[in-house]
Amino acid sequence: MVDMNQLQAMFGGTFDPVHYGHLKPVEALANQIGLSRVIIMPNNVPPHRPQPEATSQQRKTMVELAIADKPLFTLDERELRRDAPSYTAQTLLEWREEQGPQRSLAFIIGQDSLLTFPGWHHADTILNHCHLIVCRRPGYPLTMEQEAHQQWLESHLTTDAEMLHTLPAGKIYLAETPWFNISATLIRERLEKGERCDDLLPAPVLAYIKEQGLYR
Ligand SMILES: Nc1ncnc2c1ncn2[C@@H]1O[C@H](COP(=O)(O)OP(=O)(O)OP(=O)(O)O)[C@@H](O)[C@H]1O
Ligand SMILES: O=C(O)c1ccc[n+]([C@@H]2O[C@H](COP(=O)([O-])O)[C@@H](O)[C@H]2O)c1
Repeated sequence: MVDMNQLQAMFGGTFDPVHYGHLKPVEALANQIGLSRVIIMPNNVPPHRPQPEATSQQRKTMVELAIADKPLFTLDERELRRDAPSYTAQTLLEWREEQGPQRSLAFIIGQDSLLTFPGWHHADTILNHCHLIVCRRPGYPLTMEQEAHQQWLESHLTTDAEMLHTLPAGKIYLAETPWFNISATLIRERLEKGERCDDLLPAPVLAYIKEQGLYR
């Protein structure tokens, strides 16, 4: 008998700002594969992109506002406490240490992140310590650009969600989550132009953005 509540899942991001393209696919995923909790984790110093417009404190507050009425999500502040680049490999090493070798762990990403994943800092270490669950995102292919990366992907793929619960790490699962054509970049651009974003992110997050004078 598989313990469907055993799998722990973490969803990392820059969240500048957090939006429905983050929240809704993960909520759908949780229903599909039986997750009772998702740990949402803003980074402090994104290792791979320019420093965000909002401060870490502001990005954390926006995540708190976004999940206030969503018991599925709990906030993890571990990367916010580190001043060094927020390498996922380091975070996963710490998390694995805390959870022990048997616990099934997963890191949730969008399709765009899968494409860059082989270039992440110590990518092999990450996959040694967790599964990758990939949410659909419009505008990105589901195949890797380089043949070697495609072979790597295929060697880790599973279509059996139960394996995520029974194995501790090492599988990549392409989840059939709904598509949301939303990005934080789009939201920042629309806000800069004074355009409405009501249907792109939760109202309390939008109110906070206005109150703080962000993305103008
Ligand atoms: N619309 C979306 N659908 C599915 N996954 C998404 C979507 N937007 C973001 N993600 C995923 O959420 C994680 C965090 O993304 P991030 O905070 O960088 O948001 P973003 O909208 O891509 O931001 P930006 O436009 O600033 O690059 C990443 O793994 C990313 O792939
Ligand atoms: O560790 C890395 O090398 C690395 C490279 C790119 C992205 N990440 C992490 O992947 C998550 C999604 O990244 P982003 O930029 O799409 O928000 C977030 O937690 C990042 O810190 C991590």
